[in-house]
Amino acid sequence: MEAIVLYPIPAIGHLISIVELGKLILTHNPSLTIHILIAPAPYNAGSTAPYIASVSSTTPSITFHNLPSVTLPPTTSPHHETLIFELIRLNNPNIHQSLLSISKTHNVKALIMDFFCSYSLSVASNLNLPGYFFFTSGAASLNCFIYHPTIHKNTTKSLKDLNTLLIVPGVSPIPSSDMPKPFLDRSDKAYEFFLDCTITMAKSAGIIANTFESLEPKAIQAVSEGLCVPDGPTPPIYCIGPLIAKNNERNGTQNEGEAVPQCLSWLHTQPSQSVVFLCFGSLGSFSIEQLKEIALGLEKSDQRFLWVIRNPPSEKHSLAVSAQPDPDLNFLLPQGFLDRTKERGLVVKSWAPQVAVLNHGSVGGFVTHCGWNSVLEAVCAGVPMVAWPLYAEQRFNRVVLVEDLKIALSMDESEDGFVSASEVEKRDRELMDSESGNSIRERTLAMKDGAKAALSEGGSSRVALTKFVESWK
Ligand SMILES: O=c1ccn([C@@H]2O[C@H](COP(=O)(O)OP(=O)(O)O[C@H]3O[C@H](CO)[C@@H](O)[C@H](O)[C@H]3O)[C@@H](O)[C@H]2O)c(=O)[nH]1
Repeated sequence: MEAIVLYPIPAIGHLISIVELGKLILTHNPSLTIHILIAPAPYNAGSTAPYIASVSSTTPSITFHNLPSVTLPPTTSPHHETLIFELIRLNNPNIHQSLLSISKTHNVKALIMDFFCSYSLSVASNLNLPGYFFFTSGAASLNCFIYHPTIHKNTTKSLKDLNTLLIVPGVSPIPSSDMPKPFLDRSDKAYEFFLDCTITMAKSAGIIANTFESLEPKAIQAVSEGLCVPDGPTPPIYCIGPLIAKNNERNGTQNEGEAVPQCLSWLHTQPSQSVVFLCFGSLGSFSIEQLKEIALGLEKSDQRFLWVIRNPPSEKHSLAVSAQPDPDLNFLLPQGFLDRTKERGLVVKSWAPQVAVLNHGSVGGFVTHCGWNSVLEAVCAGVPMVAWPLYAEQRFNRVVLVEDLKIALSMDESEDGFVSASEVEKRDRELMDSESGNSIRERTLAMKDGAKAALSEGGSSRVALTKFVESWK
């Protein structure tokens, strides 16, 4: 029996889309089996267990294999990505072993790895397997990634000391400070890991990206024409998205026992397109001062809101593998806030079923940290955004969403990253009721139609998927 092996990183924001890729491959090749290798999470990046259990029970052709745990060396790098790279590097013997063991009963056709798993491309090569990377973010950031070795070669300075606009093929000029934090300092271990990763990506059998032609035409054209790897060949690029979690999939809800989560029942009672949804991905959290400021802004805005709150980051909890305790809302929010806004607002602790929320008719806008899954989920639901980036490539995504795609407004912060209550109030109002709100809503709806067309028979993503499948057959 033929099989494909997927190797995601153990973070919900990366897992869902690669599993969806596996399901998509299955719909076109139902006789295949999909094997997914799961490494133990080195930090808490959102609960994956309920999602994995749900997929296992609904899709028998997908089997999850848990890899043994490895001991990570101590690190002084402030970036959590360093832990992921270490985990992947140390897991190579386990990946090799798993591939051998699956090969005993299956004809393994390809290994598809999350782009963070660049160290494992050598394992695929050693076994004569084509190794592909799955890029979980958009084409603009893909271009930036595989162009990064060129940026590195063209200067001896760290980006943090450059204060310049970076020109990446197919992408609007990006302030160097908007690059992901691990790319800013050459002396950091995370920088070294990413440089190695971005060089290795270009050596793969192909890169599959979670985006679609009509969303990012300029960026996709530039990378496909080879402009982002000027000194060597570019592997084939397959834009097969949008791949997002299904509406009814349980992706890590806090209230697993509830038939209908409370926030959805609450949304049923709200007028059409009246609610602003605020949610910041699997890792996003704010200081107490910032939480209180957001609350003041929401209160002044007079808009309806549904707000997911997580505990502020702390030494103790920020990278802990175990689940965090629920936030204490009375402590974190201004006194009386919940009571004063109870007619038009709901605060949810830690986690909400985001896809279902975004697709609820009462939701009219989304304040997001710009994680790419959240962006695609908003596009597919036709909900315009306010972009409030927090970590990873999200500042970069904000530039793309606001400047290039024009489907989001920018939440502007002060130099130290703090966002004032008046900015929250202003952007909320703008998103929900002004001219600019309407124009980004119309563009988002057009992108929603574009996403549907890309995924339908003869659409660009379907064509790309067929080409990808033919490449390993
Ligand atoms: O309360 C919550 C919070 C999150 N989610 C889901 O969790 C996923 C979060 O993914 P994403 O929006 O991409 O954010 P991150 O988890 O932060 O994702 C990481 O991975 C993405 C893909 O590479 C990057 O774009 C991000 O910057 C990076 O932080 C989405 O499917 C959300 O629907 C929920 O369902 N409920």
